[in-house]
Amino acid sequence: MMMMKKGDLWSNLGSTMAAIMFFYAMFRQYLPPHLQNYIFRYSKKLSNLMYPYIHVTFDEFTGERMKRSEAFTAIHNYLKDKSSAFAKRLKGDFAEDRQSLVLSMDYDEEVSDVFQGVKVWWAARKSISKTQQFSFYPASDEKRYYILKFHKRDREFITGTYLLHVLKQGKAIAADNRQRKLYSNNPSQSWSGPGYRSTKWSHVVFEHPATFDTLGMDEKKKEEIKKDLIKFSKGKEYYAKIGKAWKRGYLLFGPPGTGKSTMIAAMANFLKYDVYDLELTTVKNNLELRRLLIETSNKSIIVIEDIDCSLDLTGQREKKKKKDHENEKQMDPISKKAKEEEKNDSEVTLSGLLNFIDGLWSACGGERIIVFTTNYVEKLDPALIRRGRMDKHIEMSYCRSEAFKVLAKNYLDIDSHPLFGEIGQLLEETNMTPADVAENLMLKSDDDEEAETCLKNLIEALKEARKKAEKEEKEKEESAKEDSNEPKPVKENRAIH
Ligand SMILES: Nc1ncnc2c1ncn2[C@@H]1O[C@H](COP(=O)(O)OP(=O)(O)OP(=O)(O)O)[C@@H](O)[C@H]1O
Ligand SMILES: [Mg+2]
Repeated sequence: MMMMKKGDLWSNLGSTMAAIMFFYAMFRQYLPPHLQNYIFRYSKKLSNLMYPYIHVTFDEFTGERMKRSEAFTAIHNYLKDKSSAFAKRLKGDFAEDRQSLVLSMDYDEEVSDVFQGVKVWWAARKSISKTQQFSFYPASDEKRYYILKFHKRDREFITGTYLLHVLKQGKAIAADNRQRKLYSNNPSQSWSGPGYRSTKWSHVVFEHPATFDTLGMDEKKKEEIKKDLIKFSKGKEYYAKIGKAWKRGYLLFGPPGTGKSTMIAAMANFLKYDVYDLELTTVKNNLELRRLLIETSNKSIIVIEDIDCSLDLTGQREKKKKKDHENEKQMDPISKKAKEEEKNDSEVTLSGLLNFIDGLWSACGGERIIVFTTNYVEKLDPALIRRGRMDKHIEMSYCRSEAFKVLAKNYLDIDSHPLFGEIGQLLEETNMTPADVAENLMLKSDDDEEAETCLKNLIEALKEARKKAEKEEKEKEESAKEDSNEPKPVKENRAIH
């Protein structure tokens, strides 16, 4: 598509025209006025004829406040690949991850680009202000810019279609290369004043390796989720059209070790979103919750793990409630009323969370996914899981044969093996989590023989698990029988942990 071309005929003609104009300017005072006008008009016509190109400049900094221009950044990203492939003089720098190098075209270098059959030329330029004085520090009044050159017959296409394409592509490349972050909320005691965004959330670089390819689950289900995510991420116009906030809620449920957290990482990697891991137990009240959620950025997944435990206000909060109640009894009516009003905002409640998901948050930004996970879907408040609130319910289940094949490919790098049949059969009869299956597939050395040993170990583990499950089933049946024969007089009251 692209060709690098240095020095071209039109540029030379352009220079010739410039020389003619220069001589005209020097000697025009010796010419009569009517001749001056005549020469001026026709030389302009001639120059347009000989040099039919248009130049557009894109400065790095624009406006009164000298903000870095978004267009410049997008163009820079757009040209990166093209420059490194076709420019002859390049400059290199560290990428954002500081692990790799990125190359871009050097100043005064030019590359061409062809889009829908139309050719344009891009050049990188740098100018340094003449007033600059000698300094050991990098030039502060250095001006960097790109120049786009195209034929005047393509004006409409370039200004209408091509530049939009460049901006869109440039932004997409930036989003692709962006280093993503994993945020966790800090306890409110360590938040600084209201203006400090960064202290509410701490972040590290998000580098989880999970992808949908490495996630062991039913292929059809996986594809459905991927499709859903793509539809969501491309749905800006759609959500605006139907008048709904650009957000989507997922509820992931299933026993421990079935891949709920892994699925979240795979989603984040798939969409290239940041992840906000919201620990609700350190959030004191709905107000704090609101503040935290307001400070999440676009293109992010907000995760509340184990939602059944997070909103279960047991332990300290229960004790505090009791104590407060006793204190309130002794209060005068006015203080009591004030206390009651304050109480509405004094703890994280389900309604606080839901209000945010539904209302306030919707008004303050878009492109956010919220994911709740739980081991016990049946324990959740119906208000939380009703459709519309959580748009998609995804069950992460025990490992079956299809998920096993993905794990075998990941862990042992094998697509098939004579033992797969037996393992598939055992997995249908036994409930084993993908985490436990994966544990058995971990290679301890590079020995080729070991893959088979791993599979045999897995068969043993599965048989063992099946035996255990059968034994437990039997014991249950027997105790049920005993229960029905001689009912216990007092019911045992056990705490659930
Ligand atoms: N479906 C899966 N596909 C691939 N690997 C999995 C899957 N499920 C679990 N694993 C492996 O098991 C480990 C534990 O899984 P994960 O933390 O995602 O489970 P979880 O469902 O979030 O468990 P919990 O309910 O305890 O939080 C992961 O590190 C991953 O390697
Ligand atoms: Mg988890």
